[in-house]
Amino acid sequence: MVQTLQNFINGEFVPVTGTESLDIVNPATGDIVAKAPISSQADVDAAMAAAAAAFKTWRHSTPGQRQAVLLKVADAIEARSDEIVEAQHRNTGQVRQMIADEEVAAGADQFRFFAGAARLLEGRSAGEYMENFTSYVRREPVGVVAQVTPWNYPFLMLVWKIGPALAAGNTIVLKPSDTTPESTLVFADIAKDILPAGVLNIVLGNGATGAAMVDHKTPAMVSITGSVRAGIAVAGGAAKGLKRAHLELGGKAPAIVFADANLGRTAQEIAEFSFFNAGQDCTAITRVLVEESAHDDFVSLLATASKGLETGNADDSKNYYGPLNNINHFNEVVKVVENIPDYATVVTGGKRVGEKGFFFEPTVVDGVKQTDDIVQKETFGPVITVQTFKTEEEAVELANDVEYALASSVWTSNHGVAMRVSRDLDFGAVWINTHIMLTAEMPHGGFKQSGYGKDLSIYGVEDYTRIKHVMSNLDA
Ligand SMILES: NCCCC=O
Repeated sequence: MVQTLQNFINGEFVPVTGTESLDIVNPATGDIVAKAPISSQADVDAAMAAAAAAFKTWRHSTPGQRQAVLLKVADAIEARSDEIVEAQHRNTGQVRQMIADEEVAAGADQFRFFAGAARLLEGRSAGEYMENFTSYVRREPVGVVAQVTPWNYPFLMLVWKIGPALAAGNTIVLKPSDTTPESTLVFADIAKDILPAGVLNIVLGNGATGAAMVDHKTPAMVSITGSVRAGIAVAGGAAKGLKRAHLELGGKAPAIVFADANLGRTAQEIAEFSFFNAGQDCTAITRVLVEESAHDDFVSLLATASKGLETGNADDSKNYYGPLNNINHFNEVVKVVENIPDYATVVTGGKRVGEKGFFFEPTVVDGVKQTDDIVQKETFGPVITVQTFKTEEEAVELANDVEYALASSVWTSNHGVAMRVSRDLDFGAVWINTHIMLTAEMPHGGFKQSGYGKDLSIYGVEDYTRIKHVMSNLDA
């Protein structure tokens, strides 16, 4: 008998009133592990009302009070790490150690960052910019924020959404992805004992639920991490109500490899940074651009390194990465590989691993052209392409010639080349001789079709604030 999941509204777990529900499937086994009902409009209304009521008080909490609350949340996340890991593993099949290190431990650290950031918001100095009138700036919370999180890192993305919004004094209605809600509900249980009722509300549901949240009159801001398609829908809905939108969307990250890079180390690291979390990462390397003279050696090293990354074992501790998140997504990734053009070659991988679960081999495709779908469109799976370039200018041109602009890297031993290329790459993040690394203090977010707004860092917290000018007449 599988458990039916509940919403978390106004500090309590409550049954969903909607009549339809979704099966939550463990993609490592294909087993149904829970039922997630789809929230009705009445459920969304109740969550919004709770968030609006809580905002009246939470907005006036001091930064120090919010810091204290967020620090308690961080401690509780660490204390309940195993529970979060198990809940998430049931929904994603991800490697447990990866969830523990990269989402739970990192999430607790990021909560501590946001706790400190609550006390460090900045503005221009107060002063008499007009004689006899004192002006000052108030940095205020925006209000109720509607948030939607994705399935690739359900817990970490929740931290990136909730942490800055709470630090700035907002209240929240959040919908987790319809395939991965369980670690979010463990977080709700943590919040139940720490946050005032109504400050955080969780509604279960699908895309229609997300649309009902965006269209609702209550939120002043909507924030999503997800696909470009979902982001465009959210931005459109937000525009109708003139709500602020914060969008962290897809990616198609290039790694530019110059012949003077340490090819062995670079191939190993590029394989690891491409196939981490089965490539289900908006910053994962998806396109390797290698200097022509190093092509043959590099592709051979990359193929060897990729083959060495395990997946598909029933014991997840033996895997470098887990399964693709769901059957539809698995079928899409299979199709991407089936549809590669005749002139391209699958150097390694290209097939399902095992018959149970949605595991897919680390796959390297060589000889593609810039206009091919596999180069231009997001795959979000363990599939990367290789192209060559002759000059620094050509490398940058190929790298920038996609609709996405989230993450990129350059690999070289020449400092000047690294600095020039990082200046010219049109992406929200550029790594030099590394990739995928993030830190709470630094911003994460893209340009172009990858969206706008920053996660993490003080910039992320500021995105959840509004600026008010107050002017006072000194003679009155
Ligand atoms: N490596 C974290 C990237 C967040 C979005 O997928």
